[in-house]
Amino acid sequence: MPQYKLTYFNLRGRAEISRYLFAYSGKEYEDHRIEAAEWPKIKPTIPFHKIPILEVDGVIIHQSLAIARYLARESGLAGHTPVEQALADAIVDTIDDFMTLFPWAEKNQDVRKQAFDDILTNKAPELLKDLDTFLGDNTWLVGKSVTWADFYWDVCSTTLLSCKPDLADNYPRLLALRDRVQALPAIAAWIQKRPKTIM
Ligand SMILES: N[C@@H](CCC(=O)N[C@@H](CS)C(=O)NCC(=O)O)C(=O)O
Repeated sequence: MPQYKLTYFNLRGRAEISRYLFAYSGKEYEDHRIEAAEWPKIKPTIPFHKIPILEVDGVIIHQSLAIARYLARESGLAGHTPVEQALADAIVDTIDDFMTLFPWAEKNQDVRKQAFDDILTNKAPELLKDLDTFLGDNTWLVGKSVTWADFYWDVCSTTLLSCKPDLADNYPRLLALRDRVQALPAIAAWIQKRPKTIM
């Protein structure tokens, strides 16, 4: 079994999808969380200077979705056919396109709040409607079993709902999908034990 070390801030953020994948697969890993104050010293030492990174036996992989896709493939959660894999990738990218609209690093709280309110009020409905249509009455977003696309929906919607709790009230099927992901025993155990962080 390779030695895995996942480095990120003490946040769910862009590392949580990989933490879900580790939890689900039962693979041991080091969940290395750095303090914001340490970051300026660490940043120059990291290839491409962004986190998360995953070290696999010392090899450094960057980009959160490349890391997660690698872990999903290793654990049979990337989709069972090339078409399912492409669909799972597409759903993850669609959710990620939306998540990257938010000015996460904005320091001015008024500017930040205004931008968040605008995106949650005016842009989220289209994403939710499209995801709901895509899911339909299926149990999982892609294929007949859970994939990392379902995990990504749960991880990202947890953050979105923490900003606007009634965001998905009109989409009971999307909320039920969250419940199904969170009821998977390994995910339920992880959610129970993970550090409580704002994002
Ligand atoms: N597309 C990259 C984005 C990585 C990224 O922007 N990471 C942020 C934290 S979420 C970071 O390293 N910020 C510190 C900095 O830029 O100095 C990914 O998904 O990994």
